[in-house]
Amino acid sequence: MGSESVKVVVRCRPLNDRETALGSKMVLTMDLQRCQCFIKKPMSADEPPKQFTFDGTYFTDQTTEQMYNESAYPLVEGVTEGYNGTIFAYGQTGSGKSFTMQGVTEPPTQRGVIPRAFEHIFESIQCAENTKFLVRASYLEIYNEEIRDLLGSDTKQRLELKEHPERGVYARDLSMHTVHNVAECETMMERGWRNRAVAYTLMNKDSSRSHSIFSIHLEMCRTGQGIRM
Ligand SMILES: Nc1ncnc2c1ncn2[C@@H]1O[C@H](COP(=O)(O)OP(=O)(O)OP(=O)(O)O)[C@@H](O)[C@H]1O
Repeated sequence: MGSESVKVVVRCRPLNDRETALGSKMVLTMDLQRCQCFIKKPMSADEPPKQFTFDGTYFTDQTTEQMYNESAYPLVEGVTEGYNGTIFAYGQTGSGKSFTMQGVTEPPTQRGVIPRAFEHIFESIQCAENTKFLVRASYLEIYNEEIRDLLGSDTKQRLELKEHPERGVYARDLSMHTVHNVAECETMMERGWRNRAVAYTLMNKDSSRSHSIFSIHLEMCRTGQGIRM
């Protein structure tokens, strides 16, 4: 990865059972070396495919593990060094955002970006010398333009969006939870996940129907030197 502050990678999922039953054809091919995607319009042999270039390309047989190691690892590593980082999954319903971010437990190569980030952060904490850490997690949902705290005591309560001159935009009264290990982080993620607004769509039977933001706040303090990041 180079030094640009925003990277865009694309992931293509396999056709699902519904699409296969409908006789849908894959219209996308990728050149993984060049990070290029080609979209071919069906039944128009003469028309050249449309071509798009990204910072990373992941086709149907590539795993979240590969994607994390190449594209997310450097960003999370930056967080352990004191920088801010965001991984934002964007795509239409059923395209695989939850599969990539939350992931599945089996096979282990498809564990999600969020649990991998937990592991990454706690491994860095274990390796660090003369440093104390405070790790806190928050999880909010934006649904119908309303913000709700997925880990709050009242998950139905609407939170207000505020702006602080130094901290920037934030959700007032969003609860922050201290976590000590990967298992506690996973419990938070699963607890919040269960509180999300979920509904069936024609494209995805487990559609989340909302945007959600899981944040990990990391504070570091050099013991003896008192430097805080
Ligand atoms: N790379 C992949 N390999 C195999 N299956 C996948 C992959 N990506 C997604 N899927 C499957 O496709 C279906 C839809 O994925 P997912 O629920 O992650 O979509 P989404 O983008 O989060 O949808 P929504 O916005 O509606 O919540 C799920 O059954 C998921 O297991």
